[in-house]
Amino acid sequence: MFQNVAVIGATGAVGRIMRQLLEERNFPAKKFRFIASPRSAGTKLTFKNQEYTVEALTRECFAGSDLVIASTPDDVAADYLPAAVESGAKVIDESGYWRMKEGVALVIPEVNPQDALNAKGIIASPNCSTTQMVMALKPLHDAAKVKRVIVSTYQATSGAGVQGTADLIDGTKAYLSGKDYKYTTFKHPIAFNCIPQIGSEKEDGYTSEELKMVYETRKMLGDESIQVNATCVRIPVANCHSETITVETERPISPSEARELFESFPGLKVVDDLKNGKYPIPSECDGSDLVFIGRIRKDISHPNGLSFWCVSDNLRKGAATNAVQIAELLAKNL
Ligand SMILES: NC(=O)C1=CN([C@@H]2O[C@H](COP(=O)(O)OP(=O)(O)OC[C@H]3O[C@@H](n4cnc5c(N)ncnc54)[C@H](OP(=O)(O)O)[C@@H]3O)[C@@H](O)[C@H]2O)C=CC1
Ligand SMILES: N[C@@H](CC(=O)OP(=O)(O)O)C(=O)O
Repeated sequence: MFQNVAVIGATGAVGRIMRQLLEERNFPAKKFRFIASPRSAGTKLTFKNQEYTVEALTRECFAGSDLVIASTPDDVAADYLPAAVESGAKVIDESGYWRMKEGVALVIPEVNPQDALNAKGIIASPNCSTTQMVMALKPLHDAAKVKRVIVSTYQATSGAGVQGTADLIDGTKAYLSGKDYKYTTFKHPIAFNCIPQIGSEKEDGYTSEELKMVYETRKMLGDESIQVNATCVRIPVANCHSETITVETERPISPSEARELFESFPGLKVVDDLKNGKYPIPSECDGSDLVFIGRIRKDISHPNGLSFWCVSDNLRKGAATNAVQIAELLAKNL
């Protein structure tokens, strides 16, 4: 059991769900601390019916904590987390900064738990769009080796943090009342719109979010030969990312075999009854820790192709749930 858990970024979109999860799952620890930027230091929050005061993040604040779970912007994770490792704590990070660094474990507990157990330093939790896709790819890869993936995402505004959600709500109110609204997280209005850019511009016309789906997938599946082509799009949905995924495998996988593979993989749930209009939708997946799959069908353009639809709560399995599951795995193996 961990003695003293420090939750960094406890006031953010992921941090809020993290607090809920630690409480809901009765995470075994003697003491919890909640840490954020100096802007939030001194504010009060309630956890397990007790009042806590938010502390400011400093390099010294890790002393005494044996588990640090961080959900801050990349630059903060880069600057502060080495001090957490030096203090001797196990460190789980949600940010994108450490994921692809040599020697850093990038972990989904259902996919590559051993990497967390073997980790020497920071354990990174993957990008939210990548997590739900890799959860779906893993059983297919184990059964028939995934060679190529074409994925398009429909990403919720909560992926851009607390301010992303505020932009959706306030921007929509302004749109409906004919007023101007200055968006802080998106380059274009998100109300009644969609934006085919998430993250910054990178090589060959791809964005940083799209390349995370390429490189993080290969790292977690331990296969550098997997080809991934991603297009990431922000849509005006508050929470839960959706994806269309088309997979080419070494041998054909029929829809019925795929359904069986998905159904027997932990953390996946199949909802697939097109005749009766049943498939995963964000409003029904919101608040769940599972990754939902539907619209499973043969890719009629390729003999070894399979297409499906995948929805998951980006703040839960895409972020906080995955990190807490890593922490639970570490706790069991202390
Ligand atoms: N949202 C999502 O779906 C996902 C997010 N992630 C990653 O998780 C991380 C957090 O994202 P999210 O919760 O959405 O972002 P938010 O903007 O909602 O929250 C950011 C958190 O970081 C804290 N913070 C910001 N600057 C500092 C600082 N200088 N020192 C200490 N704390 C600081 C904020 O504290 P304060 O409130 O005081 O400003 C807040 O608690 C990011 O790296 C993101 O990439 C990963 C997967 C999915
Ligand atoms: N970029 C994702 C969420 C996120 O924060 O991802 P990452 O941790 O890889 O930056 C989104 O906007 O939906």
